[in-house]
Amino acid sequence: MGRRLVVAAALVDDLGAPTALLAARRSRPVELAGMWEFPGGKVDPGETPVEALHRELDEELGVTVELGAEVAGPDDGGWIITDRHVMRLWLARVTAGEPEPQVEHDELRWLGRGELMDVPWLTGDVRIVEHLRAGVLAG
Ligand SMILES: Nc1nc2c([nH]c(=O)n2[C@H]2C[C@H](O)[C@@H](COP(=O)(O)OP(=O)(O)OP(=O)(O)O)O2)c(=O)[nH]1
Repeated sequence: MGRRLVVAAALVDDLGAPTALLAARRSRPVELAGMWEFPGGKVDPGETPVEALHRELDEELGVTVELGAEVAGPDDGGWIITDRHVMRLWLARVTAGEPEPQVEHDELRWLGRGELMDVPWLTGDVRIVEHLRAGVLAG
């Protein structure tokens, strides 16, 4: 069986010259609680990945976003994050609403380039954050 597709956003302050990234701390399930991630979730049957991403960001943060470029990964364009999940990630900017944790998260934090490793990211996300620090975030 293949891995389940997860879609997520690297929310940044500015799509053209990003200097800060929004990290979200998971409040559930208990095995993941306290670890930080890119907001997003699984694509439901009948949804396109982009539709799923807009739905998840509305549900999880209460925001509308404009998507920027996809942050392509080494695994057929995606990023293998667990034994059971592969993630596709897009840069995104908030266009309406103020991000607030809803049920999936209990804290949000904007991280500058030098602060990216100040929070404990989910294991599968670490190399993605390093990729963003090396090539995407300015500063
Ligand atoms: N959303 C998200 N999930 C991640 C990241 N990194 C990572 O390993 N994961 C894992 C955690 C979960 O096992 C899986 C995604 O599941 P999820 O719980 O976010 O998906 P969902 O919102 O659709 O949840 P559910 O309806 O199944 O409860 O991928 C990440 O940066 N963002």
